[in-house]
Amino acid sequence: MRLIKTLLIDNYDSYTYNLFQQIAVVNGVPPVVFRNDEISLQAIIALVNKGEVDNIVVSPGPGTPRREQDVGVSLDIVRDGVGAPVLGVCLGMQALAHANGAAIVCGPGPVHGRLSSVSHTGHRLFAGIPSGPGSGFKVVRYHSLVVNEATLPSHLAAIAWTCGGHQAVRPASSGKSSLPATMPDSRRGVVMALAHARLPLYGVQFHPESVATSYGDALLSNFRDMTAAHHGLLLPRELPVTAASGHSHQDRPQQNRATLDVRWTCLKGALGRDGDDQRIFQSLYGFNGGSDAFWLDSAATDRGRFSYMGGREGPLWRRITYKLPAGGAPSASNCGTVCIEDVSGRTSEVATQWWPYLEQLLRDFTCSCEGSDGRDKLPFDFWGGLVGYLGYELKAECGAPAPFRSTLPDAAFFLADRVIALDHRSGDVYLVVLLDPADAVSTASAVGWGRDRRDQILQILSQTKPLKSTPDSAAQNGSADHSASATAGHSCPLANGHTSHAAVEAGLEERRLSNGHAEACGHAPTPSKVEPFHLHRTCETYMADVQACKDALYAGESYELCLTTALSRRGTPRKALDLYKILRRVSPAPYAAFLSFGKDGPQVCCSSPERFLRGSRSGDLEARPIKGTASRCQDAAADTAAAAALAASEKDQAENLMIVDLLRNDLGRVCQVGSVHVPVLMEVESYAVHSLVSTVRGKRKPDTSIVQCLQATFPGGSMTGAPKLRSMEILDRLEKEARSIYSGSLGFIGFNNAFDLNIVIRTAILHGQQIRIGAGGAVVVQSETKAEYDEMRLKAFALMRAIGEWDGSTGPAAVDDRVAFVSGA
Ligand SMILES: C=C(O[C@@H]1C=C(C(=O)O)C=C[C@H]1O)C(=O)O
Ligand SMILES: NC(=O)CC[C@H](N)C(=O)O
Repeated sequence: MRLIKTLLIDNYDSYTYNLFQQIAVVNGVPPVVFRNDEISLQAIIALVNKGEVDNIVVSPGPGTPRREQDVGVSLDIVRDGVGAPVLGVCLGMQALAHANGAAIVCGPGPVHGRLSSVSHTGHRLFAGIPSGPGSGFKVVRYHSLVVNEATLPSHLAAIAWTCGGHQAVRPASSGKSSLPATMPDSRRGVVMALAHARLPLYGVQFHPESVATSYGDALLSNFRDMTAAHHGLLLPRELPVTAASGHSHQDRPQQNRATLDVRWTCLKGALGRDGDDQRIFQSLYGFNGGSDAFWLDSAATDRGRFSYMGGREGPLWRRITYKLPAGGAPSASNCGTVCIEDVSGRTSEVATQWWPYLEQLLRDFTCSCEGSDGRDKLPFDFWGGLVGYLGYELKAECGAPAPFRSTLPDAAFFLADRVIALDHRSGDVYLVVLLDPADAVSTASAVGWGRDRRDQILQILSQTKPLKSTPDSAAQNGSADHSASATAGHSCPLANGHTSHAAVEAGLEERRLSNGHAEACGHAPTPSKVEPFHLHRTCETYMADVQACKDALYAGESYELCLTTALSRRGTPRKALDLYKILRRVSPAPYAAFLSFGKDGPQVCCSSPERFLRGSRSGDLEARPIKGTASRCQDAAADTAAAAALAASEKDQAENLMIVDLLRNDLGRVCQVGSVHVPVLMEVESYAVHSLVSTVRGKRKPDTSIVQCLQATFPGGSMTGAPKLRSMEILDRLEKEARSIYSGSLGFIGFNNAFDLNIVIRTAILHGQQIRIGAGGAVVVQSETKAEYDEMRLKAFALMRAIGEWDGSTGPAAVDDRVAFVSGA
């Protein structure tokens, strides 16, 4: 008795690792994966003959089986068989048909991320699976091409077909759908499965591995049992649980690491008034407009409980920036450059690639706050470590081509050994330091920092009146006096002693200066001095690009494409931090942030609603992809109706489902078998716009590092489309420039194994005299070109409004007319 072992051929798809996970669960042992150009037919036959592989699954993928490079060895496998059962999925089934002489043609229309009912002949592949409309057998499809049934050779039989029309993934519970829930299918039915008459070769056109397909596990179990019967094998009655169990990440032995101590003090209930967080940041880190400072700001605090801020302080502090090599694919012989500046201003450079550098850094530093009385767990995840961004072009080091280069660093992080964490629920303020316990100087400096910061914060918060001159003073209402008391962290009291007023004074000085500025030159430069934004691709070009995306979808090259463009102009009349303060007021978002890197920048004002990936200390991963966007309405009833319409829209559901399956795939590459799940599918969240949000979770494999997780999942699939690789290539051809920080991720990567990174959207990047924002949206076959252009504008709008207020344009209408979308191609 033994388990069935599967060879999984990957046709460069973004759903292959969903099949991987499903097969691993069904077989009780994970499959072996090779890409279609990584293994020869001879090698596969040898594996089968040696009994190392019992069956083969050929994955879906972009393109067509008519093009050799799209399918590689897949076509050889299904031509005459390899002595083992083969199941082709989607492109895999099309390859089976094509290799046997059938015609692969364009279907009645692409069907991406949509549900169909299926009727089947009762073939063994469908044993125990009901058939026909209303039977409960519903499958997700991602394809444009179909097998022409009339051209099937006599030895290849169709054994399943679609029946009825497409259905919404989540039927509408209320509100009006923008599309009918069922679209009539004019055809008799598209071939959904094939079986060879003599050889054990099968194919399914739908995706058994999608989160919304029913009976997918049953189908793969049938394939497993048919394989056992083919080889005359007996399967054990109970399958082992494949999910790796045992030790968690924290328990892993850490070798050759400097373990830093985490120490903190807590100012209980210190936050009382709206705007206290901003007062603290402004006063402590806002001088020079916040140079070398970070603020991971849960500006929409209903979603994020904790915010983190810090500046250039602490003996371990450093600023780390990375530039990809100027041209060509990065490799060991074509390295990029890491530049490091330490707290005293000393700089150094290392020729390296990014991920190995980051891996080493995270190996060199680790931190712990254990060893005390057990009550010492901090309630939040970031205890110090790296804060910064990963730019989109780092995809060059994630196995994707990256033909364009950003003028900005491709990654930039602070090593932060001093962090102020704010708990918006309790009002507690934590002052956290990382220190080397063996180093007395480091301990003394930590104690001094904690003492000073505590005194400064207490003083900042005791100011009863908000200062009028701050640009956002309108937002700072309430002047109730309140007091806060400092309680020492359980691990180690950081401070007690006298007050240093330096930073408080610096903060006041800043306000005096901006006051003077306001008096001397008015609130901001006059609108006439502000250059209009230049839309990098005109409205016409953008709409043509949407059409080009749709053409690619019709051709079977992609299932969904997230097309974007940029707006930029010269002219940054005021400090970036002032813009950020307006942005967090007009467009508060749960993954908002302000980052400012040195005197040369860049400065990042971010109001992102989207989490890319979070990892807990114990290795739980969570992605929260957004797909589906609708504008807010002034009128409450209309706003609720707009949200309900979004939730019921079949187009938006299809967009969202495709990305959910993509994220499941990406997590499936680094997560324990059976652990990837979708606790929330398509819920509306409403910030500057209404968004359809899903949650995908999984448990990181114990032998997989944070860096390996990021390399497997970056850039976030919601900014690329699916399948990721082919989609990014198509987008590069249309967009013709680097996306830079936009479309990347920012957040923290802690030395305690926890990390949390957003998707950089709804973000203004300031650099030199330049200000730039990116915007875009997912294109699917149902997309209308003008509607996509409008969606892109909608996403840029909240930012434009903030920029208008910042640089002196007045109301939103004025911003829209005069500043935004003046294309100057
Ligand atoms: C491309 C953007 O947003 C992305 C596209 C979305 C969509 O198509 O609905 C939603 C969120 C993001 O993943 C953007 O904001 O610029
Ligand atoms: N998901 C797939 O395998 C798609 C196959 C093919 N590219 C099509 O669109 O029809």
